[in-house]
Amino acid sequence: MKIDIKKDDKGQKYVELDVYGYDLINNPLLNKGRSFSHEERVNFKLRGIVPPSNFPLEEIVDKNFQVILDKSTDLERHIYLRSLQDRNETLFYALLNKYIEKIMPLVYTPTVGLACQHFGQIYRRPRGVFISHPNRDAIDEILDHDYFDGTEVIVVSDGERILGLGDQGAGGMGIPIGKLSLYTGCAGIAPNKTLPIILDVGTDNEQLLNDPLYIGWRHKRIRGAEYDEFIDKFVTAVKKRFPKVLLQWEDFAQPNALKLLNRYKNELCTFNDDIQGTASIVVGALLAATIASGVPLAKQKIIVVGAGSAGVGIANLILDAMVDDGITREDAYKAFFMVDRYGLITDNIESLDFQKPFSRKSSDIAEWRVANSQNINLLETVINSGATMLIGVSAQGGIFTREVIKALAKNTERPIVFPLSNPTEKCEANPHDVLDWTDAKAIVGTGTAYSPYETVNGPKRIDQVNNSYIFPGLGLGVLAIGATRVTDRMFLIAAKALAAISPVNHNKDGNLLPPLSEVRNVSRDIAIAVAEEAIREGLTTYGHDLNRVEIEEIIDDYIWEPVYLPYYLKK
Ligand SMILES: NC(=O)C1=CN([C@@H]2O[C@H](COP(=O)(O)OP(=O)(O)OC[C@H]3O[C@@H](n4cnc5c(N)ncnc54)[C@H](O)[C@@H]3O)[C@@H](O)[C@H]2O)C=CC1
Ligand SMILES: CC(=O)C(=O)O
Ligand SMILES: [Mg+2]
Repeated sequence: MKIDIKKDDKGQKYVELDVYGYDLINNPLLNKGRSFSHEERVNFKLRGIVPPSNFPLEEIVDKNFQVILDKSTDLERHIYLRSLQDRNETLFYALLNKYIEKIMPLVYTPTVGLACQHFGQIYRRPRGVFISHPNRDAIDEILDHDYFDGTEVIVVSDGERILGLGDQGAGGMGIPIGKLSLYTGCAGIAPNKTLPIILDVGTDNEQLLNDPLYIGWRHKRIRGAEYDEFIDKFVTAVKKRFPKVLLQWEDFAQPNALKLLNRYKNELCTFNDDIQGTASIVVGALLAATIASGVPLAKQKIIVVGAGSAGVGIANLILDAMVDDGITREDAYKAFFMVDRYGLITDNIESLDFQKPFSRKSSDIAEWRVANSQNINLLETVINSGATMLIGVSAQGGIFTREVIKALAKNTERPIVFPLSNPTEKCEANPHDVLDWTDAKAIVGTGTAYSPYETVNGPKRIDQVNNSYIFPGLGLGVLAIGATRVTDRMFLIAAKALAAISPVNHNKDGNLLPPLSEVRNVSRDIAIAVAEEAIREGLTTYGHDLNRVEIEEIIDDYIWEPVYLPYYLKK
């Protein structure tokens, strides 16, 4: 819904409303629980339906945090948090902001994976939009509700590749909800501006099809022309209803992810987070890691394990970063080795598609000592390539074995190891093991949150190399400055902005990424850099004469804080 936040003469923000009684307290965007003032209770007909006691927000935040700690499983904590969000968004986000390190893993990876798998059982209240294929001719009507009037950013999934958990059908809705929570929690995009959408095109997950509580359309996935037509109808309806919206594609399976991005990237303001957001966080963390390791980008040799959407997106953006550093594109390609399920990708493989530029020429590896040159495994690739870095986006838990990591550590003093697959059980290696196997020499980052690693100098945080460090800030910049498109260059700029504030700039043994407790500042820095880039590329109505201070003001003005603003009657 549209919520018009105004400022009085003294700069104090307030909201004017003509919503009363149950309509007010049942609206999670407006509800203040037990914290309505006396005046508000009188003006908005709340006396008697809100208990007479009045608690400040801060106190309620701490009480709720204690309730969450007392629960016995993370899924129960997730259920509680989601129902809190559906009841009172300001309170939910105040809690997320204050205790982000503890709350984020409960609303996002790893727990959100479990929530998607159990979506039918834990479903309580509607949130966002389910666009099912049988309703394909009613999309305009579905998006028409006044409640969606304020929408500025959509995260959409079709549920086919939820984290590394595969097809979760309509249960994949947990991901758009979780990602949008981070737009608000990590960057301050107002919750009324966010809309999660699941495109319910069926599921090929037999367990879900046989689950009496399955929430979606009980049908095999539609594919081919039928699927494409449906997506086209969806995009057409979105453009009509929300012409300026930022549309984020999330967790689509490989055959669709890049195809859809390429089809729509010049039609509206859109990006694919798994391809582009992931690439950006990896480049940001890698640039920081080169400071820690002392081995510059030009000297890194990189194995990407899992040549899918994320893997190829990552390789392409690292390549752009190398070219930006003055390396020729041709030389930059030589730094990469892609390993997929059938081993090292070489020009012997006929079915290559978007991976092709990264395939190795058979002649280049003719001297390699391998058991079968038609199927060169990861260990052989590590040994023969002299790799200095290993990136895992394969969704194959544990494939960075002790042997693989030990071999990598023989190639370089400080190997960079990023096992990025989510959730926890799909992670290519436990970061604590990687550190143990390398006498803590490895520079490690994982996709999912892990507990700190104990060192003689005390606990060291494990960096969470997850696109959640990028997309909220990028979205903030794009939305605040009114950019009409999201470009590849913006992701490189975002990565560099992140690397610029890495703790390693002050301490070579420090973390690659700032702690989550600082993520809102990180997002703000990324937003400023992205907004500047949008202006440079002529993608906004702002002119080149806008200076940095003015850009900062625009962004700060756009940021929403989870506080209870005073409500006054609409005149
Ligand atoms: N940390 C982060 O921010 C992000 C992490 N991811 C994670 O990356 C994983 C992959 O995501 P996508 O690239 O979108 O999926 P995808 O399905 O497009 O790609 C996965 C690739 O891994 C390959 N693969 C399967 N078994 C393999 C094996 N044994 N060895 C090597 N490769 C193998 C597949 O053939 C496929 O090409 C997921 O687990 C996801 O959670 C994805 C996006 C962001
Ligand atoms: C983090 C993320 O986007 C994924 O695992 O798919
Ligand atoms: Mg994703």
